Amino acid sequence: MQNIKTLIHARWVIPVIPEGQILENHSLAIYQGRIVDCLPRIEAETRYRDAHQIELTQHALIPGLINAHIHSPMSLLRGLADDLPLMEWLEKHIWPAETKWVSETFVRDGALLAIAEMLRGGITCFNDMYFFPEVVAQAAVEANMRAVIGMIVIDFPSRWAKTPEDYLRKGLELNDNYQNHPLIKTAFAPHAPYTVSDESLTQVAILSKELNIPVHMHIHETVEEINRSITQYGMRPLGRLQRLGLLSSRLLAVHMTQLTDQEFQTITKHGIHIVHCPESNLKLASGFCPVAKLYQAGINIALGTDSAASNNDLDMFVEMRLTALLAKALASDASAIPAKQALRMATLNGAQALGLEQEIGSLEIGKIADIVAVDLGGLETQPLYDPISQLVYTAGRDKVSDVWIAGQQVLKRRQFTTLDERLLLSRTQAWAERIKESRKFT
Ligand SMILES: CSC[C@H]1O[C@@H](n2cnc3c(O)ncnc32)[C@H](O)[C@@H]1O
Ligand SMILES: [Zn+2]
Repeated sequence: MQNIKTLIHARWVIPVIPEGQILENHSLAIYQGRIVDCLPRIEAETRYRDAHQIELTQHALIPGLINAHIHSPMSLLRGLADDLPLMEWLEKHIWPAETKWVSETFVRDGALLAIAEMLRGGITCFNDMYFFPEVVAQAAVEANMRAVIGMIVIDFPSRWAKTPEDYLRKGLELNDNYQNHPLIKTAFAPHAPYTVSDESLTQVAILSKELNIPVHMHIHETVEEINRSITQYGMRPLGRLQRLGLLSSRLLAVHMTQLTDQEFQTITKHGIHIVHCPESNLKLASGFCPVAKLYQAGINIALGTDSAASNNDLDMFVEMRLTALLAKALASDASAIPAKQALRMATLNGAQALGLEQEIGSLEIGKIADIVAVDLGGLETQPLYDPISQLVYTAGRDKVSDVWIAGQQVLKRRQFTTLDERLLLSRTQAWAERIKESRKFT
């Protein structure tokens, strides 16, 4: 924790709250990991004369982006199986690959690769769902990255856990180990309605209420999921989850491409958060989440990348842009989800879904200093009439120059301060060689 104040002078500060606000030639003062002031540069220079000063004269400062759904270690499976629908992708390619390869070392190397990619793309917090979650948590802490780590539950055995009881016990142990940690929080993460039994889901519902911990789950991702549920349980997945007591404002429902009018009302009534993953939904041809309609109904929508194996990048700038563009096309309304709303979904709405909105998600005095600087001075982002429009419709993650998490600078002019990029690359290449080699014989 730094004991001297840092002062970042920026061309624009975009606090996200109030929505659409753009503060020109403003400065943020950071002290002991928090934002302690946000003021015009001229005033900052005299008020904080002794602070360590950072000049970002053509940059916009935004809150760190929040990736509300990812399986970080799957970055090592990027491009392994493309151009397939979800169930075939999972059952014929991804699950067999996971059975063969997933280990502590695989998870560590994959998570670090994902964390590096996310940091350089302005993501400061991710909500993860994967095997060996304690290894992902450890990787995040080493990188000084904020994460919500999933206490996974799934009805098939893995190298990490054998039975649903085993999954839950190990998850709760992780939760105990990270109580009051400054960077790591936990969430229950039952995989999906088609892989978790009524018994396990009931347990999750009870524990989530008792411990006040979010529940993170793939729900209504495809039509096939709905049909399987009707065949097996005589009802749609959301109805079944309601019967099992899982619907509440602690639930993060990921994907939600299949929704009836009645389900809209159920989501609103229970205050369920939706995590929209447009690029993964498009690539797996899963369907379209009706974001504009959900937004109008007052439902909180956060954004996620899903894994690098179904996306195939971890780029929240693309997710913001796709969110705004798809919403317009789907609603036949060019005014649906304007840029400022897409930015809010990628920041404050993510924080709200994870129950972290008092601490992160906007650049407000008192909040934790998770801050991203985006360089808007290059010709690709000129001329510039509206910095928020430029962030969502024009800029890419390559424009992210500097990143702070809890006041610590983790990216300095695109160089990592907590990670060894060459080591990450060599470990990734070693995995790719092993995986490629084994595929020659299948
Ligand atoms: C229990 S660990 C997470 C589990 O989820 C699988 N997964 C990755 N992407 C998706 C997706 O879009 N829908 C459903 N399941 C997915 C991953 O391969 C792990 O087995
Ligand atoms: Zn997923």
